[in-house]
Amino acid sequence: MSSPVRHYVGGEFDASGDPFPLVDPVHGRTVGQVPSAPAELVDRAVRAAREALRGPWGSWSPADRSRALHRIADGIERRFEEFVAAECADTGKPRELASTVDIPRAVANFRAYGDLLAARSEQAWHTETADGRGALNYTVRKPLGVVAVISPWNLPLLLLTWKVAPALAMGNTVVAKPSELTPATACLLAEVTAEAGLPAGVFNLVHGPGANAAGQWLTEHPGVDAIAFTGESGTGSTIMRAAAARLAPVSFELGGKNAGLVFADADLEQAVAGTVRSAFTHSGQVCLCTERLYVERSVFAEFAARLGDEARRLSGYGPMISAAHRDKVLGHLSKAAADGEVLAGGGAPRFGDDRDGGFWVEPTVLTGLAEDHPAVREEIFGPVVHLAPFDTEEEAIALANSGPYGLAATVWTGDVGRAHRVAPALDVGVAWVNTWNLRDLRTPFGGVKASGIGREGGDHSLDFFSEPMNVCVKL
Ligand SMILES: NC(=O)c1ccc[n+]([C@@H]2O[C@H](COP(=O)([O-])OP(=O)(O)OC[C@H]3O[C@@H](n4cnc5c(N)ncnc54)[C@H](O)[C@@H]3O)[C@@H](O)[C@H]2O)c1
Ligand SMILES: O=C/C=C/C=C(\O)C(=O)O
Repeated sequence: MSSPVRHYVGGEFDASGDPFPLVDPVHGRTVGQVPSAPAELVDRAVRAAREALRGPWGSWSPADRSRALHRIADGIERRFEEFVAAECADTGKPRELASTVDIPRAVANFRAYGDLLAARSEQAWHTETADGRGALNYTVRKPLGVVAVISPWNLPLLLLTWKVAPALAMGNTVVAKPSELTPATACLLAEVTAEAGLPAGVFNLVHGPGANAAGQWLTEHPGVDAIAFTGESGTGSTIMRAAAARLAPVSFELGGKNAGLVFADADLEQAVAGTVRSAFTHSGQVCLCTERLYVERSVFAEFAARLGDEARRLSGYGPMISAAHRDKVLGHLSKAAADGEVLAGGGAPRFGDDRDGGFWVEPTVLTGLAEDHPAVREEIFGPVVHLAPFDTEEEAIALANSGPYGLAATVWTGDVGRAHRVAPALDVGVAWVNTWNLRDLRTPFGGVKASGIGREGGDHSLDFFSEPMNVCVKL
């Protein structure tokens, strides 16, 4: 990466802590070192955040904060190419993806919450009283305080800013810990928050792994008032135990095993193209990706053949984030190949160049596995989708709703009545009909079952990151 990875605590950059290697997923080479924040630095970050609440930041108006969020958005836009290069270097994702999704969405996250905050109103009621003079009840919203934000490696800046923006909007201070695998854009964000004039200690950044390191020490810190986390469901359980000790509120965006339904009345060309996006975007390393697709039997063979052709033709995709993740995905594929049928892909591509040292997996289409097979039940988080047929609408819904997760789903149908019957019947947080990952940032976003706790997006985030208080004045 271009500039060195540093923590940002109390307005100062700091590189203290034992270094660990930063690896380029495209070629599998160590390209830098990342300092792992010692417990003392995590403690210092939480204290700086607490101190900042008592400083000038604590008296900034919502309009002040709204303007600050827009200045941060301006700063990311000014350094757009730097952010794109850093995100691509850390994740290996194609530039086309980082420059049209990741970085623009980070800008949009700050602008959306800056605008929502400026337009937000609170509730008030005129209450009748026996003496006829009445009372006025109104809501006052206060920040939660010091918020820990812990984010994953797949959409590093998008998912970090999706929490930081609303947390700052509501007047909190933040200690952020990005994934140890993708620290670069978080460092640039720290620089931009300073350039935007955020007082020291309002935004703090510590690097390092999770367990027995910065992540764990942050979530267990008694000075942290709330935790916003995106990552694996198992990690969520661990963090929830830490929060339970303090009854700290949590907002969790967790794992998924997203289903798609293709009905015979769908526009098959649209459904195939849509599934190529929903299964293979960022090589399946997006929590919303489709990993299991159920296709009405009468069009199953045609759909499977066409999707397999598209998967074989795919190029310009990126690698898995790490050797360990690549091995996990390939492990699933080899077991699936032994137990079912591989229609496309199934292994690691050979490029015959220096990418062969990287962590690549072919876009893969599977079929023929039982519903309780690990490849159909467990989150793989790679470029893999399993196809199975169904006969009735009821069966399709039951198949989609099976399993421990409930994050997202896609429904491909040309029947408007079916669209409005089936989508709401799916036990997920978001269902897309004849599209995928079309996002309106005001809508509720999150998962049910093992896919999350709470919702992000629009007022859902602003409500999570604030405490409502009722004031009643006798007139
Ligand atoms: N629901 C969503 O919106 C969403 C979005 C993106 C990714 N995800 C999920 O995230 C996972 C992939 O990301 P990942 O591999 O980075 O997840 P992960 O849970 O391994 O790590 C996520 C973050 O948590 C930290 N962490 C790990 N153990 C911790 C602990 N014990 N205490 C505190 N922090 C800890 C990590 O350092 C990292 O910053 C997938 O399961 C994917 O589905 C969900
Ligand atoms: O990898 C998961 C993607 C999550 C996306 C969002 O949180 C979003 O689009 O707001």
